[in-house]
Parts: sequence; C-alpha cells; structure tokens
Amino acid sequence: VLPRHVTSDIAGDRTALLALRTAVGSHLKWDPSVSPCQGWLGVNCSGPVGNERVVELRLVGKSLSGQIPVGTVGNLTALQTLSLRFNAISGAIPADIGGCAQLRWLYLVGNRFDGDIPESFFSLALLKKADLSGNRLTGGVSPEFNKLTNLATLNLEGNNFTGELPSSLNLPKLTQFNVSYNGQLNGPVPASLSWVPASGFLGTALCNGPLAACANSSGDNKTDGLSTGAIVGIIVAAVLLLVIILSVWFLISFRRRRRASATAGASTEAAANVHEGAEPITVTVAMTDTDAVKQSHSPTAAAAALTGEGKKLVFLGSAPERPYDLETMLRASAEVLGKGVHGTTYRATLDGGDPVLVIKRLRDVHLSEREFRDRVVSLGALRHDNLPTLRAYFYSKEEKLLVYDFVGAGSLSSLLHGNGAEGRARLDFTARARIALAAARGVAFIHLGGAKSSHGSIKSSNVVVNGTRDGAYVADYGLAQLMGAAALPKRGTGYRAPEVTDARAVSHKTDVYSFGVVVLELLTGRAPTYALPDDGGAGGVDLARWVRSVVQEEWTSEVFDSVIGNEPRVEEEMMRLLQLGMECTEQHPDRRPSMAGVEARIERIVEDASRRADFSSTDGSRSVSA
Ligand SMILES: Nc1ncnc2c1ncn2[C@@H]1O[C@H](COP(=O)(O)OP(=O)(O)OP(=O)(O)O)[C@@H](O)[C@H]1O
Repeated sequence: VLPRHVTSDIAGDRTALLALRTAVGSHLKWDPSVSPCQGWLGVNCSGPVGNERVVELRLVGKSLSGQIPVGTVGNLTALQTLSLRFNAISGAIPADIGGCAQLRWLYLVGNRFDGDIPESFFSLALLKKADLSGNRLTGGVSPEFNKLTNLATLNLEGNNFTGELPSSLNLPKLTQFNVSYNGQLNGPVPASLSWVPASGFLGTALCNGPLAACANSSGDNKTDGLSTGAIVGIIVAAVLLLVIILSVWFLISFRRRRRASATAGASTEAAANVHEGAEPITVTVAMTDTDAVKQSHSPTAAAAALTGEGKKLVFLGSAPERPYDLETMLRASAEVLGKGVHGTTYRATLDGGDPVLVIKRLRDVHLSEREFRDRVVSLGALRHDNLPTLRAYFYSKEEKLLVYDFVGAGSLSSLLHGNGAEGRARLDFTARARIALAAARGVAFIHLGGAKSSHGSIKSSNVVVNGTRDGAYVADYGLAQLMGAAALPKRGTGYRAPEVTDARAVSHKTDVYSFGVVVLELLTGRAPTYALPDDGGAGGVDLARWVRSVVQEEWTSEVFDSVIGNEPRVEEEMMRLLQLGMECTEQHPDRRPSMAGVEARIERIVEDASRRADFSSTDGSRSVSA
C-alpha cells in the first residue's frame, strides 16, 4: 500500500526520480523542464500516450554514490527493470523496495550496499532476476526467498551473507544460483539446489553433496573401514613392488650405458637452416645410438639418461607421433618469432611440415643440470588446452633449449597494438572476453599446482591467439622459476605487481595483477604503458592507474576501446569485465580475487554476452537486458 502522498502516475515517477538524483547522482543531467520520458538518461517509459509510466531505470557505471532513501526508487510503482550496476551506492537496499510491485529485473551488482535484505524485497512476486552480487550485504539467506516464485536467477556472490542455506529453499523456476565468495556461509547445500555447479559455491564453507559427505568434510574423520592389518598388508605389498621395479630399471639402464659407451664419441656440429633474419641455432651434440632417443620418452628414464655421456633431446611425457631428435630439429627450417628477456624464440618446421615446433633458446640460466631438469619436468607435466605443451628440453653447458608445440597465429599484443588497426577491429567484445576466458583457464590451471605454481610472466605478448572460437594459450609459463628475475616482467612495463621485487616474490596474486592488466588491455585497446596524447610520447602512464582515474573522475564509458564502445547490447558485460580487471589490479594483493574466481566470473560474462548476441539476432527485444 502506497503512502497517501505517492501518486501512481508520471508526476509521481518524476518526483521520485528527482529525489533519487539529489541523493546519489546530482551530476545526472536530467532536464526537469521536460517529462522523464523525454530523453532522461537511463530512463525508459511505456504505456498509452498521455498515461506513460517509468518502466526502466538503467544507470550503469554512472558514478552514483550515497544512500538511496525511502520514497525514491520505492515510489516508482510501474518499474520493471532497475539496473544500478557498478556505482558506489552505499547503505541499505531501501526498505520500501517492495513498492516496485512490477519489478522483474533487478541488478544492484558492484555497489556498496550493506545491511540485511529488507523484508519488503520478498514481496516482489514478479521478480525474475535478482543480481545483488559484489556488495556488502549481511544476514542469512532467508527462507522468505521462497515467496519469489518467478525467480529464475539469484546471484548473491561476493557479499557477507552468513549461516546456512535454508533447507526448505525451493524456487521452482530457478536456473541460475550463485552464493560464491560469502566466506561465512556454511552447512549443506539443500537438495533443491543440487543441480547448481560447484562454481556457484566457490569461496564458501558450504558443503555441496550428500549429507554424509558433508559430515566427513566438516571434520568427522571416520576411518574408511579398513582394519589395521589390511593397511599394513597394503604397505608391505607396495614396498615390495617398488623394490622389484627399481631392480629391473637398474639392470636395464646398466646394460644400456655399457652399449652407449661403446658407440659414443661421434661429436657433431649441427646448425639450423634458418630463414632470413634468424640466427642459426648451433649446438654441440654427442651422438648416441637411436635407441637412446627412444629411451628418453619417459621423463624420468630420459632425464636419467642425460647424466650419461651423450647430450640428447629429452622428451617429456609420451613420444611424438613422428619421432625426431636434436639433429632433425636443428636441420628444420626456422624463423625467429621474437627476442625477449629469456632469449630467442624460433618457429621450426620439421621435414615434411609436421610437426611445427617452437624452440626457445634460453640465455642466462644459472641452474645445475639436475635443478634445470627437475623444474622442466614439472613444467612438462602441466597439460591443458590453454597452455602450449612443453614437449622436450635440451641441456648442455652452452645451450639450454625448450621445445613446445606451435599453437597459434600471433600474440594478443600484436593483435591489439600491432601496425594498423585491423587486428583490433576484428575483435568484438565477445571475442575479447573469450580470449580472456581462455587465458584465465590456463593460468587458473597452473595455480591448481599449489602456492609455488605460478606463471610469473603474464602479458599480452605471452597470450597466443589462434583464431578459433576459444583459441588462446598462455605461453612462457614457469620461466620465472627457471631463469630467476630475468624472466619477470620488467619494472615500468605495466604488468608487474607493485609488491614484486624479485623472482621469489612471484605468487598467485602477482599473476592475478598481471592478468588484470591484460584484461584492461583487451577492454581499452591501449598498451599497458599508455602514452598520454599530450606528453609527446615521452613517458607513459600505467594502464591500471589510468583506468582507475577515469572511472573515478569521469564517465566510465570513456575507458573502452572505441571499437567495442558502441556495442550497447553487451554494455553490462563490458562493465562487469572492467570491474573484474580493476579488482585484479588492486594495489594490495589481499584485495585481488583468486584466479579460480576470475575464471568463473569471466565464464559467466561470456555466457551472458553470447546469450544476448543470440537473443538479439533472433528477437531484438530489449526486455531481457538490464
Ligand atoms: N607455443 C607457441 N606457439 C606459437 N607462438 C608462440 C608460442 N610461444 C611463444 N609464441 C610467440 O612467440 C613470440 C615470441 O616469444 P618470446 O617469448 O621470445 O617473446 P616475448 O613474449 O615477446 O618477450 P619475453 O621473452 O620478454 O616474454 C611471442 O610473442 C608469442 O606470440
């Protein structure tokens, strides 16, 4: 029931909007001399001529701040869509939000709303989508949500909700649910939400699974029922098996070493057949029998063979389909892909055009052979769709080579900042978000290896794109661990997190920072040290800092690359990705999200952007967008 002074007409809407402007956005250029339906920014009306009402209020990234008082939004009684994404609105969600009885789409993501969700919210019976993520909301997830029987999307991610999810929670139309990053949510996930993927519960203490499993995960460590005798038996059997394997391996390698010493000694100087501009790869190779190359197909056996007389290419993992040795590789036609901080990178095409390899010739490696081998073997174990596979390595006193699969047509850096604007022009927002997603997947996979497993040198020249729908790879992973500080992004390149002092400071959070810079590069189309138009190109300004200053002081939309800036369909998703890029480049490492969280968020951004593209190509209605 509306308070007596509220009129359910456009005059009432006008009064409510002007009061809202006074409270949170006095800079909004709404012309009070005309009706809100006549071109007020972000306001849309509907209804019979002369009896129109405000049905849509979309003020996304408009630097709104302050609190929304009662008697403003709550008086927009015909409102169907309210989107206030990515502002700095604080305080409680207004207690009279229930006055918007027609509300279907509600987007408050990326503000500073705090306090509990008000009681009247649960009277919004028509609500289909509620995105309250990225705020500071508190309290429990109320069973009152059950009253919202039309709700299809409920996103409460990144707030401060506490306690258990109500076991009675049951929303028949729900298709998207997310409560990730509410660290104090705990207890079991109700059966009615068992369909929600794990990405909906990241960063919580919720236990997603059968109740019995929850009990175990919450510290009820019952044994699995094996008797002590059975456990001892298993251990003895395992030790015996290990002894047998080691004896057989020792016998075989002893026989091979004898055979190798009989044939070793034919030292060959091999030079690569390089294309113009390339320097030849010259490596001294002590030839051994062909058997020795085959032996090296298992990392451990191969690596063990290295310590013998001959220096060979050591394969990591399974053998290539068409085996090659160092000689074949050095005879291959090669071209220089780049000369970077770690040395020179070649593309080498073996005889017959298959396979095509990337050979990195490292300089300044100061590791012993054993240390080098151990680190390379663990890098070679990383196999993922978005990481170029490390196939082999070579170590001698003079030369250290890494051999990868060739994966793509060029780097993201050359696509965005290369000569001419064609590369950038071909990349619409969704394509850019997909590249970010592929790269995030690769980096998040590296992080799964634990705290010591970081990329260490994320930058757009290390993101290789290959033109397919989801094709992007993160190259050069782990070189910081192999080469020390030499492989780190240089100070002043814009990629280096402020806390990085040397290679030991590389961490998941410094990767997230560098990744955030790549995201900002994708969105702005600008290089990470962007030269201001009026500094004569003399200096440069740090991209992350520049984006932050524009967002704080001016219109956020000016940040975007002009190529994607006029894609209104995906404006919401662009803002979400921008917000994420800014969070990743927070100065303080603790305030940056985890890479898993980054991956999950970009995944949803890509899904939503693709859905809008599909939708608008078949229908054209704008009612689904906020
Ligand atoms: N496996 C790969 N497949 C295809 N292209 C690759 C692969 N690995 C690297 N590249 C490309 O080779 C280029 C040169 O690599 P390189 O690492 O030498 O230089 P960089 O990344 O520009 O500089 P830095 O050494 O300072 O990181 C990269 O920009 C990348 O596009």
